[in-house]
Amino acid sequence: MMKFKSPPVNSLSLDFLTEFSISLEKLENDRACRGVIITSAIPKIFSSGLDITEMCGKSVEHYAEFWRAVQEMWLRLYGSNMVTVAAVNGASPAGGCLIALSCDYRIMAENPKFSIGLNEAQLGIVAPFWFKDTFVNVVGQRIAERALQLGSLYPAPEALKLGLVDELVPEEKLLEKASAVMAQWLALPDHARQITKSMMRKAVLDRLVAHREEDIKYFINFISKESIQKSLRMYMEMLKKKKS
Ligand SMILES: CCCCCCCC/C=C\C=C\CC(=O)SCCNC(=O)CCNC(=O)[C@H](O)C(C)(C)COP(=O)(O)OP(=O)(O)OC[C@H]1O[C@@H](n2cnc3c(N)ncnc32)[C@H](O)[C@@H]1OP(=O)(O)O
Repeated sequence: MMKFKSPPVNSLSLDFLTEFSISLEKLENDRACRGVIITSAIPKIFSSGLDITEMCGKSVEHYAEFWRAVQEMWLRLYGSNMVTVAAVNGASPAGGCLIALSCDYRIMAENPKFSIGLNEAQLGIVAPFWFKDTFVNVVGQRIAERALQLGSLYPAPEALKLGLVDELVPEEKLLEKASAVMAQWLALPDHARQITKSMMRKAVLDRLVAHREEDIKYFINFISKESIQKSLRMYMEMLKKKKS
């Protein structure tokens, strides 16, 4: 089991992403490890998504390093040979949602206050093509088109209806259920399951691998625009004001 613990809200900073990727690599190379349950140690928060401060007022070199780390995390998780189960025990916007979507199975706590989705459009930014591809592979084209254009965050019951998560359980039963699902998936021979998983995900993974440097350039170009920087600053201010 991997438990995110980066207070206050498990934002995906460069350090967090690097550590996450290294941990995934270690587990991947450990023949005794056939599956991983991903959850959070922070109450009410799975992950608040990419750390916005990493994308504000930084150098081009920093943006490149950060984006490469985001790509690396996704390539490792989405392309993992292990069985991956997300036990979503709190809010899961944007990059947090991407992590859940990249797993093989998603179980969410049945709390309508917890929401999940790719809300990038609400921040005035665009979900990259591989976030979009991952989303489409889970919920299908029509639901993804609407959800991404509106940048919708869905409360747990709605997320279940759309197929964004596979099931809801009472919060106290989340890890028990995740373990049961893991046991069910691990009962199959690894080889057949791994080849099938790879067959289903290969096209989407290959697309980023083939365009990785181009994608970094797009990101830098996009995030460096003054209008985008302004949107992100205003969003951060709004988050801070919400408290007071
Ligand atoms: C042409 C094509 C080009 C393509 C280019 C591609 C470009 C793509 C670029 C970017 C993609 C980004 C994807 C993302 O993941 S962006 C992040 C989106 N995340 C969010 O919108 C979530 C924002 N946060 C929240 O909604 C809440 O914080 C929540 C997670 C629900 C928790 O709420 P609560 O418990 O009430 O906590 P607070 O809101 O008070 O937050 C506590 C402190 O944490 C700070 N915070 C929150 N989220 C983030 C974040 N994502 N990054 C950095 N910091 C964050 C918040 O400001 C509080 O700070 P402080 O205590 O100092 O006030």
